[in-house]
Amino acid sequence: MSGSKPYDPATEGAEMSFRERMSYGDYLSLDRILDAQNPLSTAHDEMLFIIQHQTSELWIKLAVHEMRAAMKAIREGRVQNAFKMLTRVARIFEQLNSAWDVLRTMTPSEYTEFRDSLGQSSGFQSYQYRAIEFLAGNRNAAMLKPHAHRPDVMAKLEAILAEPSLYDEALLLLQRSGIPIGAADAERTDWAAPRAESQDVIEAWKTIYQAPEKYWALYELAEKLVDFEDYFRRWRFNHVTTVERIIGLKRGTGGTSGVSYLRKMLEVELFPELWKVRTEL
Ligand code: HEM
Ligand SMILES: N[C@@H](CC(=O)c1ccccc1NC=O)C(=O)O
Repeated sequence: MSGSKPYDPATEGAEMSFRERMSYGDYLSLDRILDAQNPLSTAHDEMLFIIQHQTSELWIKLAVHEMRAAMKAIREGRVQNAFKMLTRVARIFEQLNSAWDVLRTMTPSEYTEFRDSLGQSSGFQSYQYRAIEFLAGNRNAAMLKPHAHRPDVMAKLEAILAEPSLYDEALLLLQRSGIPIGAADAERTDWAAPRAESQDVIEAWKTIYQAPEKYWALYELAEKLVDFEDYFRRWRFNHVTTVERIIGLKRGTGGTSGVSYLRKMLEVELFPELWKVRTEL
């Protein structure tokens, strides 16, 4: 091809005129998305930092969408549909986990160049991250406080807390399927309060894990939940390791102790009885 005229895809019909047609950029609102990177310093790596967070927030938006749909599907008895969505949520977290490799290329010296520009802002104030935690079942109303200045965000997070979580939906399905989960969970109405770990629920999962062929769909649901939490834990671990690598034991811009706060969060369990039951099998 060297020396020949460059190929013109219009000759095979590629549309080239978008004055009166919806284009790729129109459909995807690309001008708005690509105009939303506003570094506050002249540091080269601030663009990486901004794009890393923005892309994470976009993936988290999809995860929230899929989790809500999965919860609805479980509620409506379409558990196979829920599997598909929960698999997708786990894959999204796999994607977010790989993304840390890009951020890890930033050294402490490079981050220090623009860290002061971040003020008191922090991922601690990510309302979509909180939505994921609340939806999954980690109900801690203290995490609402940084959003008090945003009534719209507060209303969305409070609405999530007012409804059963993904784990609650799974437990209610067990109960409906004839596997008792105990009165505390079966008769629960205050969805915003953290639920207490329960031996009855461990027994319920044990029934399922001891006879997978009999309870195949519930067995598959249990494993989808464990998968989700497995990937979620890996995200937390990647975060704390990247943070230590970049800022050591410095206090966080959000005001927490930083790495030691994040280490404490590694202990939070979303679906505690699903982990406990393994010891008893
Ligand atoms: C240079 C990279 C990063 C550093 C140094 C860092 C540091 C921190 C620190 C110190 C905290 C504790 C809260 C505080 O006091 O600020 C935190 C929380 C958090 N960060 Fe990051 N972070 C980084 C990247 C990211 C990325 C890429 C995300 C993805 C969206 C993220 C999301 C979060 C979330 C959701 C929390 C709250 C965690 C919780 O409360 O359990 N961070 N981060
Ligand atoms: N908490 C971080 C700052 C930080 O990472 C951050 C700041 C603004 C927007 C997103 C952030 N990412 C995660 O916490 C720090 O203490 O350096």
